[in-house]
Amino acid sequence: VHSVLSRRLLSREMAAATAGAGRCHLSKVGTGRRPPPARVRVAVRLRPFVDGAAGANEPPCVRGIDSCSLEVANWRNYQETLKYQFDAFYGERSSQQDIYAGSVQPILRHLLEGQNASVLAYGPTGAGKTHTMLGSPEQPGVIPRALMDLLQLTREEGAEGRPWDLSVTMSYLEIYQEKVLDLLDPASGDLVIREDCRGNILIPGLTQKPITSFSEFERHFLPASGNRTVGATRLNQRSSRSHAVLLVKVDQRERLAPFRQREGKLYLIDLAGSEDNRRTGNQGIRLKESGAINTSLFVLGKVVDALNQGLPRVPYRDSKLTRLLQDSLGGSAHSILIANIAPERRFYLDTVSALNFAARSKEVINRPFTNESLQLHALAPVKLSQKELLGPSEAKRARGPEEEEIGNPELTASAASASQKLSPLQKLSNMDPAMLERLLSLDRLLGSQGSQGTPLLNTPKRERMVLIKTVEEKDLEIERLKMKQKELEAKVLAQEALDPKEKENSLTVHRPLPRRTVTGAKPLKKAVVMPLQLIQEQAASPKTEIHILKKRGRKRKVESSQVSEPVEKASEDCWELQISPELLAHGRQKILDLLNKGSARDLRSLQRIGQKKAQLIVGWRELHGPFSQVEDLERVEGISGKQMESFLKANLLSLAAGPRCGP
Ligand SMILES: Nc1ncnc2c1ncn2[C@@H]1O[C@H](COP(=O)(O)OP(=O)(O)OP(=O)(O)O)[C@@H](O)[C@H]1O
Repeated sequence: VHSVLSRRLLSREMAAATAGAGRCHLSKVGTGRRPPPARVRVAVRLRPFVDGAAGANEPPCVRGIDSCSLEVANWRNYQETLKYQFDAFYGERSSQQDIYAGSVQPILRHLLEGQNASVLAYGPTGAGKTHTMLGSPEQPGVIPRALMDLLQLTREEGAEGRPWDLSVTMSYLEIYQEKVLDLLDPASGDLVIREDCRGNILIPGLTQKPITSFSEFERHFLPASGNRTVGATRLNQRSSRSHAVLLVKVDQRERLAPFRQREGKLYLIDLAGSEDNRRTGNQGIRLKESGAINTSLFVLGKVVDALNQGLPRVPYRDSKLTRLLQDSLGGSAHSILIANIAPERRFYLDTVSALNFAARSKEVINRPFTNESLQLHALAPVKLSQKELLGPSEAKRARGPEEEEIGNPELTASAASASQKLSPLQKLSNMDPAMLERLLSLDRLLGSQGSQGTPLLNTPKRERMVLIKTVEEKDLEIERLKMKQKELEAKVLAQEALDPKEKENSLTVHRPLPRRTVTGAKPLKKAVVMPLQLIQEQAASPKTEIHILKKRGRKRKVESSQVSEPVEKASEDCWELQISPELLAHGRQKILDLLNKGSARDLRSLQRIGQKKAQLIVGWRELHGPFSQVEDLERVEGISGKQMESFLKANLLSLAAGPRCGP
């Protein structure tokens, strides 16, 4: 890992390059149009002979023909050569800037159109993948160059007065021995890869750091690169033992109506090299690593073949690497594969195999689309458009001077027409906040799936009708839930009527709890959960207070600030606890806060939540938005109603007793 990426050199080179034809232009494509399919582009880079390495005095086994083709000696017949043609060929004299400007820089603009892009460095071990992607302080590679350019572009595009507000985040992970590890949070363990119903690949729980400048990027990236697994083999002193994936997300929010938002993802991937263990001399752990590397690269080859042959099943799930690349190969990204090869004869077979893989990859077709959605926070402006519903003149009066000053006829017209089209949606502003939250989640879900957005504004009637129907269905669902709650409350009350003693216990706060006799040595903990109505009544009552039952030897005392004499009763080796409704509600709120705001690691601090469940929860939250109540947990795929209940029981006590948040 290089300690410092030479920023000055980079800026100078890039300034020179952007002055030329390689400049990244931000051409906006119509988001409604279905973009044309894009073939995976393939470039081959031949590294020079490395000083002092074996075979440095031999003639090279690869020769460039022109900027797109090369030839390799045919070992079966030395009179012949094998010829290959690619989108670009970079010979041993090519610079880092040549590769970046020629093959990588042109795809960056797609990120600002809300589309995905990926760059993969592929090739045998020691052929120069890490050099191409990361480089050295003197020769910075694709990653620092792309980041510097991208941050510059987002600054320009997101400048004040421009229509979009832009933000950039980064995540960095490695796939090591089929485990997905967060390099920005190495303690987080193996992460799961998920796919939403539109085929977008997500890694719930993966750290995302916002970055606004190159130095901020370096601050996260350099130490994280130090966490990457490298080791010495006979062919490379610093061989990457894992596939490293840098994910950069560009989020865009439109500043004016219709407040669209877009997300573009850039994957920069330094694959581990394919290895022939007879030559690497790998043993022990290196051999095991090599097995995992070769298997995932083999599956990558199978995926490419299946895509080329149009097979119905593409084996993406056969390895973590291909699962992660699912939306980059045969998926939604503009992809470029840089196949790195070495000139030495001892690499001959690896070189031919890498070139064959590269040749197959260039047949793969992707279908990039724009990830655009409508920001439902824009409901505030929707309310504003209600003002406009008062009539054009009142609306004009209601609008602030700034809005009048906008002066963009297109935008003004679209906002006005949007407000007219919105009339069936007036009830959105009167909507129950919980339901609004669900709609927001729905919008986020559609947004994350790359849909053209929830059609609230500027959209055809049919789509608006679909949305209204969804709203009505949600209304019905809420009604159903309310009925169910009433039924449950009635049931509980009826039960208590049958057992007046029980009722007394839950309503009278000054009496000790009825004790249960337990013969075992294990202490019994009991939380009395009351129906909602009772909780509300008690919460409203000034007499409400907390009961604490202390275990004192074989005697038990019940203390209460309003009980003049403590009540003593003979006790077994057990204790019971009744929590006041206020505390229960407090505990619930704390659980809910954790569920909505906690990281996967925070969630693991809860009882009955392990690594897998924590990731499931974070994943659900990313797809559906925040949980509105703790019971929503059972809606998470993989968590049953029973598990939710036992989770609640296990956590309510400890969290209710914890320090209070809020007033
Ligand atoms: N274009 C190049 N110019 C100069 N040196 C290079 C070039 N490409 C690679 N090298 C050097 O070759 C050696 C191996 O390169 P690198 O570590 O990038 O290979 P790799 O393909 O990433 O290997 P592995 O898969 O084992 O990690 C390094 O010392 C690197 O500096």
